[in-house]
Amino acid sequence: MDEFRDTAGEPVGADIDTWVRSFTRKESDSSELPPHHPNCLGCGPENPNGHFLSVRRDGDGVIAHHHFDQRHVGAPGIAHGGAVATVMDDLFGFLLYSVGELAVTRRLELDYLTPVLLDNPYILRAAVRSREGRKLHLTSTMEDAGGRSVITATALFIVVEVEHFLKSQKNPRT
Ligand SMILES: CCCCCCCCCCCCCCCC(=O)SCCNC(=O)CCNC(=O)[C@H](O)C(C)(C)COP(=O)(O)OP(=O)(O)OC[C@H]1O[C@@H](n2cnc3c(N)ncnc32)[C@H](O)[C@@H]1OP(=O)(O)O
Repeated sequence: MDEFRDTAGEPVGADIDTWVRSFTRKESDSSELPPHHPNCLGCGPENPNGHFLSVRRDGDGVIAHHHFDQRHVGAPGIAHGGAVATVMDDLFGFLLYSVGELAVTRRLELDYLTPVLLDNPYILRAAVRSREGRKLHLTSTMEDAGGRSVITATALFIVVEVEHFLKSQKNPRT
């Protein structure tokens, strides 16, 4: 079995099959959902450059409490828009535990309603709006502690087979 490799071609400790199987673990409704990968930029606990996003189920959707720090600065005191997009994209990825299928981002759209401040607590929520075949239409919000909406986002995720990830390896198994 091929090992899952990062973009530098280095093995990251698990093969694709093991990685995919890890998603089938049943989690209780209130439990924290597992990261997509130990080194995931959004939620991986072993990525020192990542966001360490921690996400739970919330009804049919997901919820996260999050803050950005100095590693994510754009303008002074304000989170970089790309860092915010990373987190929203990753949040959407947690909906897949409920969908129960693998999928990847095809389109991601954000409205930056007000600046996202560093070291400020935010509440992020995401849900599946609708599904048409392989197309998952997803929606999310980020609110500040006062309940003011600072970000709204939508995404189109496309359901894929495990082969999508195998083909993307440096040394694909075909
Ligand atoms: C088991 C439980 C798992 C749980 C947990 C799993 C975790 C699993 C990893 C998660 C990780 C998360 C982390 C964050 C999420 C990333 O970061 S994902 C990484 C970033 N995304 C990518 O790398 C994707 C790159 N893109 C691709 O590989 C390919 O474009 C795709 C997305 C696979 C789609 O390719 P394709 O299969 O050839 O699809 P295509 O026929 O072009 O389009 C499909 C449909 O969408 C439509 N469409 C395409 N673009 C658009 C558009 N912009 N607007 C409207 N419709 C569109 C097409 O018209 C078509 O419609 P139908 O004809 O089916 O009606």
